[in-house]
Amino acid sequence: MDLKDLNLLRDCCYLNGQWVGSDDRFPVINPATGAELARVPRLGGAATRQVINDAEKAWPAWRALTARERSAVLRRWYDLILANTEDLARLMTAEQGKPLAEARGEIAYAASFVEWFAEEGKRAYGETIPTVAQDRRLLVLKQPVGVCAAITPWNFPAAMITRKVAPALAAGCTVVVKPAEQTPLSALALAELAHRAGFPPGVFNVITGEAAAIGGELTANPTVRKLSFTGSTEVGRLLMAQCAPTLKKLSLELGGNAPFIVFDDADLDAAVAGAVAAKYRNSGQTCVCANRFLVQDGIYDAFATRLAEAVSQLPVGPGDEPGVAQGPLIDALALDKVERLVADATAKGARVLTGGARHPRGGTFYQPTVLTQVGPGMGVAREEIFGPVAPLFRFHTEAEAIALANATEYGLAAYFYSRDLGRAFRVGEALEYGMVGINTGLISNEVAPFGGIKQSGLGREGSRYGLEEYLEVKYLCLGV
Ligand SMILES: NC(=O)C1=CN([C@@H]2O[C@H](COP(=O)(O)OP(=O)(O)OC[C@H]3O[C@@H](n4cnc5c(N)ncnc54)[C@H](OP(=O)(O)O)[C@@H]3O)[C@@H](O)[C@H]2O)C=CC1
Ligand SMILES: O=C(O)CCCC(=O)O
Repeated sequence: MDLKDLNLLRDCCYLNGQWVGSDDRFPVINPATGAELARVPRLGGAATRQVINDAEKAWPAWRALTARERSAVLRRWYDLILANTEDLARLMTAEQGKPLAEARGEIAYAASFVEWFAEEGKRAYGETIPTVAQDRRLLVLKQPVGVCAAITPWNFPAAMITRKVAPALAAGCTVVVKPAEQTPLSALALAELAHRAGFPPGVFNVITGEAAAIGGELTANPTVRKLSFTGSTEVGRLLMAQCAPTLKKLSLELGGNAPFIVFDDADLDAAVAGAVAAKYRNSGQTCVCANRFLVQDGIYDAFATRLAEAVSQLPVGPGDEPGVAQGPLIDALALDKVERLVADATAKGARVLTGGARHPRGGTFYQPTVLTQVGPGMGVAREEIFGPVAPLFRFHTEAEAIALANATEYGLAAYFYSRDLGRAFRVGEALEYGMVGINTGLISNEVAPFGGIKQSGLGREGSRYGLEEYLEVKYLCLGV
């Protein structure tokens, strides 16, 4: 791989400040070419137990630092991430597939969490409560939770780590990260930069290997006080159950089924641009990606035609090829899922306006697709597509749109386009989702609370709410 700093390509785990290898390894594959990029350790339960102990030993000294002292280390990490943007982006594109421009954007996004929480950690304020008796004083302290675990997905290999780890470290916790098997290299490069930034051994750790064995230990071990997970709802449910015996704190950022509603009064140009951003970012492999387009009858045909025009012009190819806007899907399973959902929709009467098949480039490339005449009985109405397919449903009234949008067990992100201010409030309040984009297809940033309701998960990441997830509330009652 063409990196300026070859030391960012790490093939060992980062445990207690050391690079730890193993004879047992698994390959990391470039999804655009099928080429092997590296082989990383396949560690399991025993190594996880050891690193949890190391993180526990590191905790007292890390929590004893002032927030300002911890902030200084985080700030160095932030500077190093930004200074190495190009290499980190190239590593990410190689193992994940997203276009280089998107990978650069993700590195900036990942770094923004480190900068934000380096500052926000200084504001973990407690409070004093007006007393109930003259001889008592009532105080509230915020204290770090302890050793935390983070299990992260492949679709945002850097940002999903920093969004969890930065608030944890800023709050005074220590962390063990298990990245997805498809994208460990971004995680290990972040660990290399964390090492250079000067985090003490054991404060930040990255372990790769058997998901069930590592996850089993992270969830069962009583020393781990908190688990933060981003990934599928199915695995989220399993981890929640595994955390029950030791009653860990949990943040779960799980699947979505985001509606993208276009009302008749929408600005059509803006709605099409927003739809492309909300659907085709990362080739549709984002939990907040629009999954169902609900389009009002009067604008349906115009929106469908314009969206299909825009989508048919998205260049598809390896992420490091200049001008590419759509990379490959992560693996053959993802491709199978997208093919199955499109086949199901067309068999039940959906019409392909553009795309609808594998891309001639082969591998896991799939054509950016728009489907019309889509109905509620099709799989795309219920399942998270996680691919570049936009199914367009038709509706007539505002009430119908809200009912359709809410007819899912998920509740992560929703979007709608309308120029009616009253409708913006009515619909914004009625949508059962943790996040709502109104006249925009991009909602994520480090200062706003990211997270879902219903079966899309628990807790919030980013923003001041994201710091609270790593703090315990302690009440002191003082007799005077
Ligand atoms: N909310 C989101 O952002 C994401 C949603 N998804 C959804 O999930 C679908 C499947 O994607 P997939 O990658 O399989 O998602 P998973 O939920 O399986 O993977 C996410 C993370 O969980 C880990 N994991 C998997 N099984 C266990 C386990 N038993 N114990 C502990 N950790 C575990 C994975 O490790 P390993 O990689 O080693 O298996 C990975 O680090 C996608 O098609 C999409 O619909 C996927 C990714 C992100
Ligand atoms: O869970 C995901 O799919 C990553 C969220 C990307 C974002 O923060 O917008």
